[in-house]
Amino acid sequence: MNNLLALAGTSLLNDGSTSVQDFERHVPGFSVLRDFFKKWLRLDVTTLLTIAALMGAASSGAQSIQDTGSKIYWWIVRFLTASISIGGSDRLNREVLNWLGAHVLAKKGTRILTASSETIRNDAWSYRRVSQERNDYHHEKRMPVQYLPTFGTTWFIHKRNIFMVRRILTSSSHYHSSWARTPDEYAGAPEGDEPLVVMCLGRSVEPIKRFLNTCREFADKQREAYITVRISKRRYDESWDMTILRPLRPLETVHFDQKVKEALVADIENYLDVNTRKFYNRRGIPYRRGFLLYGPPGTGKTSLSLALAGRFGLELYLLHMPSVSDDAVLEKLFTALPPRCLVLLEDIDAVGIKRRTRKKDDSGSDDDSDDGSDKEDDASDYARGRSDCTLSGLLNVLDGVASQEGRIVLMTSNFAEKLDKALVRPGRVDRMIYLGHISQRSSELMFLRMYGPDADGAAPADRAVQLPQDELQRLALAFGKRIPNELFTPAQVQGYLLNHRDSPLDAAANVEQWVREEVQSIEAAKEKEKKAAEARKKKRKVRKLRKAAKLAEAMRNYDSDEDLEELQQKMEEAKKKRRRKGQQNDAEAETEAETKESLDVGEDVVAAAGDNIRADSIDRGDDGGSVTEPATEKQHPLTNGVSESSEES
Ligand SMILES: Nc1ncnc2c1ncn2[C@@H]1O[C@H](COP(=O)(O)OP(=O)(O)OP(=O)(O)O)[C@@H](O)[C@H]1O
Repeated sequence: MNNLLALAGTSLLNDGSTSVQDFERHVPGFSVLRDFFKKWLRLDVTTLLTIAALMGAASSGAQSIQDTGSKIYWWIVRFLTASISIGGSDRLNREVLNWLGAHVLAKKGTRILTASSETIRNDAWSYRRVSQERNDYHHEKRMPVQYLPTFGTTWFIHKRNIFMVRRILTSSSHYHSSWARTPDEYAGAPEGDEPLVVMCLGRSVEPIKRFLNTCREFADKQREAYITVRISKRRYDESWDMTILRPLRPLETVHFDQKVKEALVADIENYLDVNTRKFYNRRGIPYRRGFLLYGPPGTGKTSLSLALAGRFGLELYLLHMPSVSDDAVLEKLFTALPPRCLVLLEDIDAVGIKRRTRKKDDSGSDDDSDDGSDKEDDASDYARGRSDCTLSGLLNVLDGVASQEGRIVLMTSNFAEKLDKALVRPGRVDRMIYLGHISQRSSELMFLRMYGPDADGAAPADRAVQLPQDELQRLALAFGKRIPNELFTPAQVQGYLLNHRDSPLDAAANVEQWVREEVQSIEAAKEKEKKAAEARKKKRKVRKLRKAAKLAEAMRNYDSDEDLEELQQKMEEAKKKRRRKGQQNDAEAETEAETKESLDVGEDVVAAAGDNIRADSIDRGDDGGSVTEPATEKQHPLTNGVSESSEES
């Protein structure tokens, strides 16, 4: 066939005159075929073959030019450039792309770009559902479109060096591209996690390093007005894979005790000082600092953390403890922390990190007779949802052998009194900061902040009233005085002021009425809570009495020392069994507490009964009989007790 095409090519060049005989010689029966085509189809086969031959030659010529071109390209890349590769998930990757976006693409008028706005994950394509048009596309709350380089190479000159940044296709998009034989740039949109190769003409990597620093500085500058909050997106994620930029929040906008605030700032300033690090290192003290911010909800724990991150220019790594799946994930996240940062562990009380068993001495005494808040609190823990992180897992990341040094850990809790002592000991929590209800002075400051001019002196356009400063001061003072001291949370007062955002006059005029209503609803809530607590207490008492009575009833049938010993032994065994079971999971731990309580009661009764037996003065059939349902047949007391408590659990 190749011979045939070559011959066709020669024939075209020789004007077709001499070549028919040549064809005849190489391809027997050619003249018959030619006559057939000529007669019946009116086509000249020789010409057709010649054109096909020329096209083939052109294509293979182009191919070989392309091959030579790419050989030259790789030869240049290999011998005349230096390069640095950056992984797809590295932050530097994004920073380089951002720099390119701002400095190269915008100026050069690049023709081929990639655009990204927001990722939508819905099942509109699912065959089962009818796709739904999103109606928020036309609103201004859409994410701005971001343009970045696509795959392939972007060339530019930076500080008199020629750079090339190549965005490498990931395997999935590569498959489609090679299949369709489409150039990289058109093959598919980058997913955002493609590696980059930064190349520079020349044989030194120094210009690239300088360029990468430029990209980082540019990113830092862009972030200056923001706090970078890094979070772990999904429950089983082991990386800080989501970055949110939050506007800086000045520390002055978080109102709480001024002295405490100053001490806290001084503490962190001192900790971050270079000399402090040396001091710690020389003395072999782990260089870590931990703070616990505690207080009722809405008192500014999260706001303070954000403000501190902004004040010290640190990135905030935020971890909502109930959403951390287990210790291994927690450890991986801590291992991935940079040396200097703020870590915010939110709601550490709401996860299963308390000791599994409550020590008797923790409660101080038999607290059965008090309001039972412990158990109710535990129940509310379940309602809030615990993560599978354990206390030891948390302690390990805070100051275990593997824990990193240099970071500041802020923990927040609404129930600091419930935290394990091991967690709040110095070294893990070095300072506890209470953020409580708002004072009159803070209410006044909040009023001023809400209605005062902005930091740049400009009055926000959407405000109807902009009062003179002295008038505002006067109103703020009056407002503060009308807010009861330390009764409302700052969030409550802020909420009220936001409802009167356009008019400080209205806010000041209506505050008395609002306070009255709020106080009423607080009192109503308190009353409700009191009643609920009483009902719980009553229920617990009845339950306890029933158990005690059942045991007492059982004791009446066992009046020898041997019986008593057997009873005690069996109770002990049941107790151990239940404890083992109780350690298996949190829910069972709760059961254990319940059972333990019943056994404690049982033990007391047994002990008392034992004394009575020994003293031969057991009083049968009075008290116990009056509260116990009569035992119809002789039952083993332990069986009775066990089934009772496990049913309840
Ligand atoms: N001390 C405060 N000073 C100024 N604003 C506050 C203060 N406390 C709360 N706020 C405001 O109330 C809202 C809720 O505050 P924030 O989330 O910081 O409270 P929190 O104590 O972390 O609450 P939770 O315990 O429920 O997480 C925020 O909008 C914040 O601006």
